[in-house]
Amino acid sequence: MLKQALHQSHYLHQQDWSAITSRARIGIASRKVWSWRPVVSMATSYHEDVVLATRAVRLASRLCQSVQRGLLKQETQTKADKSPVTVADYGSQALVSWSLAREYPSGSFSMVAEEDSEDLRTEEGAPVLERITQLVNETIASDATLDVAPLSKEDVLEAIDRGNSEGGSNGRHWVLDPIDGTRGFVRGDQYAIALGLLDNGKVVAGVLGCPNLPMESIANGVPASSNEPVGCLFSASLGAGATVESLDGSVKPKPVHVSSVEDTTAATFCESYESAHSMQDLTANIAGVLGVKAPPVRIDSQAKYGAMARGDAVIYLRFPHKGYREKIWDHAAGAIVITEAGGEVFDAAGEPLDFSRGRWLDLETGIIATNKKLKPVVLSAVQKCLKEQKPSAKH
Ligand SMILES: Nc1ncnc2c1ncn2[C@@H]1O[C@H](COP(=O)(O)OS(=O)(=O)O)[C@@H](OP(=O)(O)O)[C@H]1O
Ligand SMILES: [Mg+2]
Ligand SMILES: [Mg+2]
Ligand SMILES: [Mg+2]
Repeated sequence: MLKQALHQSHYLHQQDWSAITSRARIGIASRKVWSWRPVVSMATSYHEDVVLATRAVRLASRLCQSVQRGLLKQETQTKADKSPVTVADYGSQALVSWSLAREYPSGSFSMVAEEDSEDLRTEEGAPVLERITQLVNETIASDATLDVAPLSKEDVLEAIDRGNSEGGSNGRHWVLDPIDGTRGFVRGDQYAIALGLLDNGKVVAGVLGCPNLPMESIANGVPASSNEPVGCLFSASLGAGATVESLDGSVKPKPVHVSSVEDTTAATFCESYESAHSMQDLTANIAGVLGVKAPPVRIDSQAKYGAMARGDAVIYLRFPHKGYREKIWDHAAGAIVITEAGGEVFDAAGEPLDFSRGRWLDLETGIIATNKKLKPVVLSAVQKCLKEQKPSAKH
């Protein structure tokens, strides 16, 4: 029952983040403090933060991959019990949080993350917490570079709740979506572990782990087979560009750039796989106005931003149904990967996304990404179609 409830909470229920007041503190001693800087300056390098983020995302990716494999096997053997998804969301958040926080002096670490431990602290949550703790410890033990004592259940709960920061325009805050694209994860499709870093309200670094995204282009759909590995890790930091490498480390980082296509009739666009997440009739209209001929590339999660950053698609269109509020963890890492790859991410007013307002993004209808050359023409098509749009039936 709890598993079902926890599972449903991922789909149906937005947490009231303002109600979260606990300030969990980590008891793990800091080993080394990397680049602890209070303000953004042009000279600031976030390379060391990217190194930490990459390590954390790789660790969490391993847990997610293992749970997804089990989930798929289980689905073919029994009826779909989707509880492992919840286990993976929590486990991923615990691992990223634990991995990052041990590098900071106690009390100085701040993270805005999607999940919290409320349900796990109930009596019904006990077996789920047990399983998460087991998965977290198995993942840590499988990493030869980590020689640490196993985490207790309380350590895991604290690690999860370290994501309770409100973020904002002051100081440094990590921003985490432990599994972005939960529905894709359940289906066995695309998902991402998305980790960004805010410094005084600006996204300054981001890492996207995309375990099911092939290193080969998906411009023509996900290739059925490929000589290149499956599993990408995109990273970016302010002024340093964006790179892709394989998640398993077999392909070293190489720079990525957004597509340089300037003719919209030759452009492709990507959008959410789930029609509930974006008005696909509106995006079809926009594509029509632009003369885009190719069908949309529909994939789950911020894997879209990664794919776009390396030119697999030229335009990303996202128009949630009326009333939906975007959260910062759904875009922070992806946005910097795109901007550092030479693209732009903006709302329907043409403004860049503002990550300094707390856990939510306040924006003018929709999120659009494309290259700098195409921005004006795409924006004008978006504004034209929004003006002509009939009121949305879905709320
Ligand atoms: N109604 C609605 N409208 C818009 N967006 C929504 C909506 N509901 C959820 N979400 C958020 O979408 C996140 C998944 O990203 P995508 O929409 O890019 O993926 S998908 O292709 O639709 O699967 C997804 O992230 P995760 O919860 O981390 O999976 C949600 O934050
Ligand atoms: Mg979710
Ligand atoms: Mg998400
Ligand atoms: Mg998520």
